[in-house]
Amino acid sequence: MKVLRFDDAGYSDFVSELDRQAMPGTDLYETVAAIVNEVKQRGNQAVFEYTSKFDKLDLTEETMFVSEAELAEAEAQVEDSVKEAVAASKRNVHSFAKLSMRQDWTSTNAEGAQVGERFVPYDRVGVYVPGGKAPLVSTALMTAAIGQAVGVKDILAATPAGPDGKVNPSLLYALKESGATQIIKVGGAQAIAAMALGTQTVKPVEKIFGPGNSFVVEAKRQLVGAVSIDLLPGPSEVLVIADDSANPAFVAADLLAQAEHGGDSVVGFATPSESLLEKVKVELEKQLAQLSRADYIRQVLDAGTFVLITKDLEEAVNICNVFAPEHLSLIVENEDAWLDKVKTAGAIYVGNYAAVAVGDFLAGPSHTLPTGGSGKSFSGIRADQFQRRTSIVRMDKASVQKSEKYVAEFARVEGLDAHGASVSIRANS
Ligand SMILES: NC(=O)c1ccc[n+]([C@@H]2O[C@H](COP(=O)([O-])OP(=O)(O)OC[C@H]3O[C@@H](n4cnc5c(N)ncnc54)[C@H](O)[C@@H]3O)[C@@H](O)[C@H]2O)c1
Ligand SMILES: [Zn+2]
Repeated sequence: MKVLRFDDAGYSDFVSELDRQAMPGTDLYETVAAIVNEVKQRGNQAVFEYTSKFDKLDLTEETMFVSEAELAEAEAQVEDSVKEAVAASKRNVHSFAKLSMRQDWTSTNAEGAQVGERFVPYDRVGVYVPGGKAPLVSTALMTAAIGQAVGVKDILAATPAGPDGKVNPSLLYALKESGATQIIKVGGAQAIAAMALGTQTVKPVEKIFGPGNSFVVEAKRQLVGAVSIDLLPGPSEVLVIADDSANPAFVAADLLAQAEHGGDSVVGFATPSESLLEKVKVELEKQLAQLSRADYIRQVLDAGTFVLITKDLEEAVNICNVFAPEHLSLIVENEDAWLDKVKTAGAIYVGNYAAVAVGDFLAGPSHTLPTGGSGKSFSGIRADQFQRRTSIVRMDKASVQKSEKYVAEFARVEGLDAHGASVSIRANS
């Protein structure tokens, strides 16, 4: 664990490097561009070759789709307790999504024209559910179920299968419950390209949602234009900001939970309290000894974890605003005042009892959140991203007459006579 105090040499350099930009390195860019291009040129053939190379699975035009029989088998296998957990999560995700959907509105502008916005669900979207390291059952809910709540009819899900051609049954069950209408056993950049561009058997989608590893995220970035995307949700991150009001055992538990996401995830802890840090360290060792993936977690704690002893809380919050962590856990006295100062974090968990893991699985907001610094310009998945938006203008003769003189000015300075004429012909009719 890298620990730096505000007056250490190297502290300010380290802090300035936390100001990240979510842009790919050249190698990643080129690897993904080649995959996208191959899928564009050769469709399924390329998809199958990459699946064979990266996932050690040979697919055909038939077996690339999860069949009804496989879905039924999954449903039979999944324990009732898992089904109850999926239902509980779906209930919260749906009610959060309904509250956050955009509503149609109309108003009148200064010249008396009726103006408004209209929102309708997309017809066909794609969701990516990562499957490389862990079967992210909850990610089905945190992507597809939001589209389902909004009323998207066609939801194509992509997730990599194992070399035996099987997808985790709980994940299949959750995808079906979350409104997925078709599931392909394809992962990585090739899955994103297939959904965006279409293949001989995959009908293209209008928009792509969901997290993934660096190949998946970069493919989404490159395919903007063919489709729109939700955001750039890559390897998971947490920043904990805490003072002496924090329970050290809870802080340690959240740091360990985050480290469990694996080698590419980021774990950060910023506190002005050295005594809290000492207590958290003791707790980390104590709790780590109890965990099944202790070796794996220790690697992340050693290599991917940083601790900053800041001058004060103000500085910790400023660091958060520059770093834009995917998750912020804010455990401080006077929490509302500090909360007001946080501008950039994908999701904020306030207080000792707000465990990040409840947000991962159950709370209601999507756990699909911006990472790698992209939180400075993107938000997490929201219901309104599943809504296509358009504007409406309706006018009568009186409003066109009132608009005419201003339109004439714009038409004159832009040199667009026909524009001016199309309004005056109506105003003077
Ligand atoms: N930000 C969020 O909201 C959020 C939510 C859930 C998960 N995640 C992140 O998603 C990620 C999931 O990653 P994962 O790897 O487990 O699963 P994944 O499904 O994203 O990636 C697996 C795929 O990557 C491709 N791949 C593997 N090696 C490759 C290579 N060398 N070249 C090209 N393609 C290759 C393979 O086709 C494979 O199917 C994790 O980093 C996790 O933290 C983020
Ligand atoms: Zn997590």
